[in-house]
Amino acid sequence: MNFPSSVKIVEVGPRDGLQNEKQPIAVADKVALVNALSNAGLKFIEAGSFVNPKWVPQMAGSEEVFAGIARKAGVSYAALTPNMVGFERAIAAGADEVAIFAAASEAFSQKNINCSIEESIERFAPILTAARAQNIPVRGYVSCIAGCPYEGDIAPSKVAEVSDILFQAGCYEISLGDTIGTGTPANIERVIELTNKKVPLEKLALHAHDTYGQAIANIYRAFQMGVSVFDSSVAGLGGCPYAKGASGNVATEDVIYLLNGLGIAHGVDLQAVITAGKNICASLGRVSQSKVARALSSEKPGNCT
Ligand SMILES: CC(C)(COP(=O)([O-])OP(=O)([O-])OC[C@H]1O[C@@H](n2cnc3c(N)ncnc32)[C@H](O)[C@@H]1OP(=O)([O-])[O-])[C@@H](O)C(=O)NCCC(=O)NCCSC(=O)C[C@@](C)(O)CC(=O)[O-]
Repeated sequence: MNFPSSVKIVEVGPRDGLQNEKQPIAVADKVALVNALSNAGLKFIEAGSFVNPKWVPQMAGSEEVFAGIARKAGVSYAALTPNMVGFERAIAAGADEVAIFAAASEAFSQKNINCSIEESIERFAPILTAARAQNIPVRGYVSCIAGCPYEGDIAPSKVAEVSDILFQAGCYEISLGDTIGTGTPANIERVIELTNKKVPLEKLALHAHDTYGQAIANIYRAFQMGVSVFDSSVAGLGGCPYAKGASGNVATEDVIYLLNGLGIAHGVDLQAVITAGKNICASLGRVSQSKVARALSSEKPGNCT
């Protein structure tokens, strides 16, 4: 099988993972998580989000998170920015790169960022201009690539269309978000095929959620097709506040285990990520959603009594 020879893992736990938590999370816990992930060898970490704190209260302390982290050379600390207010906050906080986020579903766009897809593209334009002037890379998300919590199935052609617009506008990478995890290898394949007619494969990422247990299968299929960038979240933390029922992102530990099995270089210390996951789960009082972390942490592997 001709897989890409290396892989980029984008760790979204501190942002996508924590944004959906119900209980307050101390800035110190967020900072410790980001530091543990960079120490584990992760090179791209979404450390926060500069959205309206009234919409997503868990991301309100993102300035403090960026101020508190121990920056590691060679690590890119990214932030989500929905508009120019968010972009300016992110730059002031010292984000190395930003991400804008559109959707392939009109209803999701309205619920998530309070505007239509077209209006969102207009809002992103000044971010792209300002980012270019300041040499800040901009990543583009397209949510609901397989299904939408409000509209149901989404046409792959719509995903290709929105991806094309973001790529043409200057995003260096397009992350295809299976927001509610309804995708299966067959429809993820179709989405990638069509989107690849507009955006080169090496500029595409898959952002898989594991709601239906399909995330690793979807990543494997995308990887077979030549996609080499995968978003994941330590301990499988996450969900989306505007996608009811969306469970966590695919766990970083599970992606690393898959890559180890395939003999693909990734530069990340699995055990260190498991420890980072254990610590944040202890702070949150929740159980890791990573099957690999759970299997490797159990005292008697394979014992199912
Ligand atoms: C986009 C907005 C801001 C529009 O929200 P809006 O209410 O339409 O904004 P507005 O421009 O009308 O402004 C209203 C107020 O918000 C303030 N405001 C405006 N912008 C900001 C900002 N950046 N930071 C701080 N404050 C801000 C603004 O200053 C004003 O304050 P006021 O005058 O009333 O005092 C809002 O809808 C929002 O913040 N949405 C964020 C939703 C969100 O974060 N969703 C989760 C992330 S997306 C996701 O998880 C999917 C993804 C990426 O992971 C991929 C996948 O899985 O699919």
